[in-house]
Amino acid sequence: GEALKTIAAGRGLTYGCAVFEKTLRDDARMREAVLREVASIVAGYEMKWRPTAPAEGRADYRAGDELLRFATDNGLALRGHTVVWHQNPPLWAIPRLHGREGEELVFAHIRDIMGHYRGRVREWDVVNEAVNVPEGRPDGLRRWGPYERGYDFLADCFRVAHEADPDAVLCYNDFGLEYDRIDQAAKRAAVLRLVEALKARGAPIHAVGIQSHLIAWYPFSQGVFRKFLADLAGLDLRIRLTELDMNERKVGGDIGKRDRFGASLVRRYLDAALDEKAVTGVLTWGLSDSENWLTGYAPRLDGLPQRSMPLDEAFERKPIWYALASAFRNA
Ligand SMILES: OC[C@H]1CNC[C@@H](O)[C@@H]1O[C@@H]1O[C@H](CO)[C@@H](O[C@@H]2O[C@H](CO)[C@@H](O[C@@H]3O[C@H](CO)[C@@H](O)[C@H](O)[C@H]3O)[C@H](O)[C@H]2O)[C@H](O)[C@H]1O
Repeated sequence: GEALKTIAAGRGLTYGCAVFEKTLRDDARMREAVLREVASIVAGYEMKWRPTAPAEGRADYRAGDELLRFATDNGLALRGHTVVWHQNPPLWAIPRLHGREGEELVFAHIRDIMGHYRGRVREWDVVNEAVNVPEGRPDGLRRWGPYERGYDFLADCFRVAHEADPDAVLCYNDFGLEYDRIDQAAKRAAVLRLVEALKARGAPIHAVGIQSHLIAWYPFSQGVFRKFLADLAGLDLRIRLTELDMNERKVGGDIGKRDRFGASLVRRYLDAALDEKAVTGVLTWGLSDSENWLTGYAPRLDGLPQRSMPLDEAFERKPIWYALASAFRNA
């Protein structure tokens, strides 16, 4: 039947997924499935600061360039992930990531990578996961060296990004924003304060990425989530669901029951999300369970692999694929 990218496009939505350059090169089934199903790809790791700056002053964009060639040759978009992130800074930079020098190292990286992909990567997660309320800062930001100046520094990151590529859509991306839990309510409020502060400083932020790493046993309220999306849209921000997958670590029963349950949660989530017209992009953090980070990160108690992606390890369409398809059709 129709592919997800076509069904999504029929509703003005872009469907994409995370990929790894090595897998696309080595696994013909993954390549085929990506070419069939998605309109946009994002690098799972290869375009982050550590792998792209192995030594000071020496950039390595080979893997990202390969992904860009694959995307361009096949009419796909390549989404940029991610520029400023407290995880995976280059080892050589870590001792110097504080104060003015720390800021300059970050700004230089923004200029380098966005300059290299200028006009070819149309959208970037400029800043990723900067909010962590439990760390106790009044602004809710992480206690990461470069974040010392808080909102002012992050505003500068978006300005430097805009200078590096004036045509790129600039995104703030984060996780833990989806569920009706006290910690996530506090995080939603902190992210709203952050984007309001960036807007108030005139920073060129265009979109927010809601990672959407769904968790099968967390409480989801369509009303609470719709309100958050409306608050973001009210700030004239576009919204993407950037890393959707289903953590079903604790879900028991046979495979059929697990898959149907996971798919029903994905559908309920998307029905709320796609009601918001500012949501124009949906990406899954993978496409097939043959390459599923959750199996390693959140192993099931029964030792079976997680079933988190639209396609199973044999690249067959799962109930999650059909949940995405019907949610897109009804958007
Ligand atoms: O954690 C899940 C999401 C959460 N949101 C942000 C998003 O960026 C994040 O994605 C995960 O982000 C993680 C950290 O960057 C990625 O993990 C990296 O994944 C890379 C590719 O597999 C690993 O790199 C390999 O590491 C090996 C051993 O060190 C080396 O031998 C390989 O050459 C190298 O490619 C990195 O160590 C490992 O840290 C995961 O694949 C990726 O799924």
